[in-house]
This record gives sequence, C-alpha cells and structure tokens, in this order.
Amino acid sequence: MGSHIKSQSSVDSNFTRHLPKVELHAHLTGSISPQTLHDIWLERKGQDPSMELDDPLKVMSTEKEHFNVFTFFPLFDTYIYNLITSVSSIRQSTLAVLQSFYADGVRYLELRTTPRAVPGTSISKQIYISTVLDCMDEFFQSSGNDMSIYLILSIDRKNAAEEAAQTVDLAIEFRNQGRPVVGVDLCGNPARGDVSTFRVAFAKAKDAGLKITLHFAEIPASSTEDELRALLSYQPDRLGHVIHVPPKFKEEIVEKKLGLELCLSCNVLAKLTEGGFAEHHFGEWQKTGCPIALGTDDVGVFGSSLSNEYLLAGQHFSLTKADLLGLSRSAIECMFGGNEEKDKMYKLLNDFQELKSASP
Ligand SMILES: CNc1ncnc2c1ncn2[C@@H]1O[C@H](COP(=O)(O)O)[C@@H](O)[C@H]1O
Repeated sequence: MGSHIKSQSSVDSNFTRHLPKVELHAHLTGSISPQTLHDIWLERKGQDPSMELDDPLKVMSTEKEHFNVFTFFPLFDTYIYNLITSVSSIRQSTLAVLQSFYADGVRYLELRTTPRAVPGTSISKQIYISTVLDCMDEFFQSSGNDMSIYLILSIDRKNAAEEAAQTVDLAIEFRNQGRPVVGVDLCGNPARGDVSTFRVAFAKAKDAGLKITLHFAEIPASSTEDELRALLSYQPDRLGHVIHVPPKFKEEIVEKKLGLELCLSCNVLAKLTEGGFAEHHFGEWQKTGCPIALGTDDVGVFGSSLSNEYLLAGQHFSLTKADLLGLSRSAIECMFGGNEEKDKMYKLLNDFQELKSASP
C-alpha cells in the first residue's frame, strides 16, 4: 500500500534520471554533443589550420533559433559528415554518445545510423558500420554489461533503390556474423524522396527476419494516403514520430498495436508540431493502447536527454511516477532485442520500483 501511495507522487528529475530507461529512437550522428564535436574540430584544426568548418559550439549553439525541418537535415550532409571523417573521430564520437546515454540511466539502447563511406578515405560503409559495432562491443564490456546495445541501419529517403538494398544487405551480413544488428529504419528529410522506391529493400529485410521501423507522417507532405499506405505495406514493427496521421491510418495502427517512438523535444523545437509540449500528440496516442517508447531522436541537436523527455512527459501530461514506470514498461514491449532482453529490463524496473517504495 505504501509503495502505491509513493508512486502516485509527482515526477522530478532525480526520479527520471534513475529510472532504468529504454532508448529506441536515437540517430547516432544527431546524438553527438556539441562539446564532442568541438573536441574533434579542435584536433582537426590543430592538424590543419586552413580547415574551413566553423566551431560546432557556434554552429550548434542553443542560443540561436532552433533548427527547423529546413535547416536541420543539411546540418548532417554539409557539416557533421565533413567533420567526422576518420576512424578515430567515428570512434571518439560513438563512445561519447554511448557514455552519455549510459550516464543518463539508459539500460537498453537501440542506436540507429546510416551506413556512410567517407569520400577520399579508405572508409567504406562496411568499415563505418564495423567501427560503430566495435565501439558498441567495447562499451558493453567496459560498462560491466550494464547497458545492452543494438544497432539499426537506416535507409535515407534520398537513397536510390540500390543504396537501400545495400543497407539491407549490410544489416543481414553483420547480423549473420553474430553482430547485434536488429533492424532497418527509414529516415531522412521527409520533404524528399518517394518511399515506394524502397519496397524491394524492406521486403528483403522482412524476409531475412530483420525488424522494421519507419519514420512516419513527420510533416504534412510525407503524410499522403499513397505514402502512408506504402509504408504500412512494408509491415513495420514500429513507427517513429506519427505526427500527421489521418484517422483511418490511426485506426489501422491502433488495431495492429504498433510500437510508437515519440520524440517530444525534437518535434516541438523543430516545429514539427504546434502548440508546444502540452499539445504534443503523445497525449492522443497515449489513450490508444499502442505501446509507446519515448526517444531523444537527436540529443546532440535538441539538447534533451531521455530522462528529460520522461520529465517533460510527466510535467505536461500530469503523469505520476507510477505512470512513468508504466511508460517505461510500454517501451520494453517495443524492443527489437528479444525476450531475454525484455525480461532483463522488466526486472531492472521492478527492482527500481521496490527500491523507490522502500526508500524514505
Ligand atoms: C526530425 N527527426 C528526424 N527525421 C528523419 N530523419 C532524421 C531525423 N533526425 C535524424 N535523422 C536522420 O539521421 C541522420 C543522422 O544520423 P546518422 O548519420 O544516420 O547516424 C540524418 O542524416 C537524417 O537522415
């Protein structure tokens, strides 16, 4: 009874930080902090003073107007991908990202990244992915196996069908080598591309037993009947963002109980939604019974950690500690890593709940 009363109390940052969390929607490059990018920039500037890229602390300053859907996507192609061009900087940034999720209380992480070769170097897509996977292995061991980490490979909407197929092939190849690759994602600038291009690639991913998650209805232009019908025909296991979803698609999603990856700060700060946090569509989806996993999307850009996302949900939707525990449990349902991983997370949450209810 005591534990019941305590868990009804309002949420605070101490609670959300210590809550064992599941992060399922985090883009690796967008998760790199401005400080880590700055460190990499300083080192490159030291080696090559004529390097023309501006200081990340200036480019990504949160004091200026926040990135919106038009300014956000070029940040990767024209800036960050030009800064992180060596195996050592891929390693440095990936390890820093893993460390910050861990320090924030994430205990199960599915990171996603778009395979990329670095022009003018020997870094192929394969080398890029194996470097990221090596960092994940290293981090897993050095954290005392405390945070499980899996990888999802992203297809970018601007990709041609062949590139998308290559991404799926890479996912299958690494998964078959026993590396922790669990799925394939569709991301990228929602104003670009025709998603029907990727039919064959996603069919191959499905056949190979990979899980599928898709960025879905992020902006009105990517929420047409044709697009959403095509995306649902790829039989996704989870959907990301689900912002501008027309009622009949909503019904279908609810009927299938698809897992939903919702990113409050990203949507509000990038102005993908209107009305601020209080009007975020989390409020609507929460009533539908679809399992929800809060996610950071791009913590390096939007500056809000996963524990802060839980805090924001608590504050803006009047959720109690018990509600946030329930939300964490619903994120577990959405995990791609299998039942053993789910059981491990449920246990962590139960232990946490007991500890909280026992503490004065
Ligand atoms: C508004 N939210 C979003 N919507 C769609 N795609 C997004 C995104 N945030 C990030 N990305 C995708 O992730 C890539 C960077 O990470 P990786 O190099 O893959 O690790 C971006 O190029 C973009 O395609």
